[in-house]
Amino acid sequence: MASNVPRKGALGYNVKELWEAGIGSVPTTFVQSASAQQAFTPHDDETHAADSIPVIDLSGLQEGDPTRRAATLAAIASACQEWGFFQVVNYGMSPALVKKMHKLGREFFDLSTEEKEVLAKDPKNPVGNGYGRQFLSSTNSTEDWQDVFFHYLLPLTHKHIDSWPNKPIAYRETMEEYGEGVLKLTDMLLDVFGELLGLKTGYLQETFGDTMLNARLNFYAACPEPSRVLGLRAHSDPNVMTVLVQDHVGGLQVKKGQHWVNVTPIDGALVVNLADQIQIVSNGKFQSVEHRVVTNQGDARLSIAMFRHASGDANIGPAPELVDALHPALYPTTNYTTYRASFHRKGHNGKVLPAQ
Ligand SMILES: O=C(O)CCC(=O)C(=O)O
Ligand SMILES: [Fe+2]
Repeated sequence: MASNVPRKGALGYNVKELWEAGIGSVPTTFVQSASAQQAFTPHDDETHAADSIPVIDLSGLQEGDPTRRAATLAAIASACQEWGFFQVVNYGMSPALVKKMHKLGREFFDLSTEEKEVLAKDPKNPVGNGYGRQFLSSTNSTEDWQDVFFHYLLPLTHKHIDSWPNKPIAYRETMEEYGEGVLKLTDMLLDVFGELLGLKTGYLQETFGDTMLNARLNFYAACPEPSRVLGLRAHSDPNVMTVLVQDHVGGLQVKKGQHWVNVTPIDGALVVNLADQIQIVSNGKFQSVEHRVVTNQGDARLSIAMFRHASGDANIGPAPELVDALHPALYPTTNYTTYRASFHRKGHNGKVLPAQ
């Protein structure tokens, strides 16, 4: 390793600084095990180019054309059953707002480390607001090649807007507006999921309770050794559903059978993924799918993930309407705070749902 490797600070390594120092090889904490390296080649889906995650035009749900609505619902149902991931266009928010949000997030990461560290995360608290790294204290496994900013939007008791970036200046108000848009979009999708699962109107919202919403800005610096390092190790999200803005760089991959398929960037689209609580409540009809992020030597990438969670006191299990003699409950009913705590103990180490 070159001698100019920036030292690990109180917040751990900073991947942007490592890249900017021009290192030729990464610190060993980022190197995947030999077996994991065999299992991934960046962009290895070239042989599976026919597979791509569905792109759904949500305007088909709003217009008064019943045939178009039925076709859109069928596309969402199939995406939820087969992929657990889809991209959406015409999602009820202006694409210009989404782009502005992404640009502001990127400008935050362009600040100096000192400026970003004014809002540093407590490295011991994986769910505290601020700038830093994920899962530093929870596992001693390989680290992800990313720096993050994490903050809550809801509940208001967790929001602490003073801990959100205030540089660039428009960050806070733009994030509030974008967060409202994501909330509306996910409300609408929850109604659609309930309808597709044959549940009573409002069942999902009642089960999940008061919404918890938080954002994580994932900054993936370019990486000198992309064949040995992951931007984000494979995981499924523990929450209800996640809405993601990515840029043109690419790197997000979704597991389909034994293969990893790229989520090809589409200008102006949002990526939606179902998370574990939807798989549980649907008794396995809908999938929360494993995904990961690969690195590259060319460009840095920023994604903004907005996580819609259940309320901490919600108890979530398979909906009774979806359980019968032929379809026994596949998962136990679990308190959401307990579920989330076990995810944070595990870190990004694959997908593990508790079995009944
Ligand atoms: O950066 C991405 O594309 C994916 C991020 C992600 O999976 C997450 O933040 O949970
Ligand atoms: Fe994720």
